[in-house]
Amino acid sequence: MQDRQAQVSQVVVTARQMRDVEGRIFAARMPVAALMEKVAGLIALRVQQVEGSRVGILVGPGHNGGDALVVARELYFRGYVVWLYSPFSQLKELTSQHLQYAQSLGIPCYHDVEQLPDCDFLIDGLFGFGLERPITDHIALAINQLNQWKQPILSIDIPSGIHTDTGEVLGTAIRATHTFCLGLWKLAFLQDQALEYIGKAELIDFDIPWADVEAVLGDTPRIKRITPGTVKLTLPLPRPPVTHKYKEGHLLLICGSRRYAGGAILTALGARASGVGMLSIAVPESLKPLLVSHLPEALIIGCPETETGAIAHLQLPQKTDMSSFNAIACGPGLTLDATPIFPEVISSEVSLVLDADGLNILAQMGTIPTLKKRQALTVLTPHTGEFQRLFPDIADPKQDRVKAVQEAAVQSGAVVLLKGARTAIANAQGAIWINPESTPALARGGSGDVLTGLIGGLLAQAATKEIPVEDIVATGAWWHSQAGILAAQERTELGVDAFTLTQYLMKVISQLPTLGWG
Ligand SMILES: NC(=O)C1=CN([C@@H]2O[C@H](COP(=O)(O)OP(=O)(O)OC[C@H]3O[C@@H](n4cnc5c(N)ncnc54)[C@H](O)[C@@H]3O)[C@@H](O)[C@H]2O)[C@@H](O)CC1
Ligand SMILES: [K+]
Repeated sequence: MQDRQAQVSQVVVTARQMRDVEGRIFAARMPVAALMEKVAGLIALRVQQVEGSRVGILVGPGHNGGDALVVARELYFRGYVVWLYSPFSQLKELTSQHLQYAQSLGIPCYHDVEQLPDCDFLIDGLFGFGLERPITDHIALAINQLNQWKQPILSIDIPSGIHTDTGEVLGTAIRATHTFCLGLWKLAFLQDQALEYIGKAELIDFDIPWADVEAVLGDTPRIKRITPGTVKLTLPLPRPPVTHKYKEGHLLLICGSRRYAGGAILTALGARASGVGMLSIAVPESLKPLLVSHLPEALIIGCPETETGAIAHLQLPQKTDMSSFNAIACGPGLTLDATPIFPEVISSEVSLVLDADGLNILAQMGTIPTLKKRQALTVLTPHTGEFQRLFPDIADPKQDRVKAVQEAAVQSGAVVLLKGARTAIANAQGAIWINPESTPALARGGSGDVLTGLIGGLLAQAATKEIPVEDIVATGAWWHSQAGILAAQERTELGVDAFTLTQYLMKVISQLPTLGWG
């Protein structure tokens, strides 16, 4: 049984699910006003840790505005100078009562945003979760104006104007510096397009009974945040005291060309960092000396090459065939000239990771439907461009990345990992894993190659254990981004080239106890 904090940290809800959870709490006779008081009390406590004592509070018509007014009242009693911006004439009953009481205390209230005096920070309680209609007219103008101000903005629950599920901007939205997400993580916090509006995200846990979460989501939530807790169950650690190299997984990498030799090295270094027992690397013959010099421990398989320096066909060592390996990772640096090797790769009965040119070849050959016939699982790791080439009939993934990756997995029968600031992974049953933390330092050539090797190495090691492939892919995504975060902390965001990244992978594992591992 995991502790509550670990359980809550993995859960992600849609607006509808949040509404259902909330409905159960109210149906069990928790008074709405009492819950608002409790939640806003927690927000007020958190806000008191922020520097500054002059606060502008933006009050909307619903319960997000109600929360904001309770915060305003609490700050007022703690000695803060508080001003309200309350542009709506019609307020929900509870919100209206809080406004009347705030005004009775003498807290000034303005209808026009320009009337707000200069303050240290702003609290955004205009709209909360579940907003669906675009923001228009004078409220939109006010938000645009507020976004120009220099003060930090702390949003309650979600930046006003952001769609809770897709993360899209509904007309306009508050660009918050901090957002206090209430109760459970809403999906928008894991959608790339919302990130620049959310700022630093924090969860305020207000003791939603776990039974209510389970009743709404079922035992296994369909959307999961990847956390150290998830990863702990998957990493091939500790190793059994008695083992040998083939027991710790044998990975075959198929990668590289004369034009893209570096991609093969980086993929292999990612695989090396996974700890895989045995690494074989198929490359064009002319790359063999280069690979040997970088990875003396690996078995380098030089393959006949095309005139352009791509692998012409796979030439595995004697007594070896595809079934000799526990996993295959194929794609980085291949070029499209390696297309002829594909039927053999796809028909292998081994877990297969396809990336980069592996995906481009797949798209060109139109072989996505054949993936469903594979005996073993396939993992596709596209970035947005590759995704669009592979799944041209799925709506633009930028609009709703989570829905897009889910559709792609169902359509292909593969585990699909869509790369991004919040990398999303889906399986053919429609379950989703999202990596909640990353760094723009990873937006750099070669960093995807490292991920391919890492995931391949983890898959090979897990081959004899009954760990779901999706969990392994999720672990790879998490490990990769944590290495980026650690490297960026030590070397700045500009100092994380792909080779350096491979050296930080091990550091993440050795620092796991400080990342909430224990
Ligand atoms: N879910 C929970 O368990 C809790 C929720 N609380 C707060 O309640 C919030 C949700 O409250 P509400 O459901 O009242 O939602 P909002 O506070 O967003 O208010 C919704 C109201 O805004 C108006 N509106 C909607 N779209 C508009 C548009 N485009 N332009 C102008 N007006 C528009 C409508 O009149 C609607 O009734 C949460 O985000 C949170 O802050 C907390 O008070 C307590 C616990
Ligand atoms: K808000």
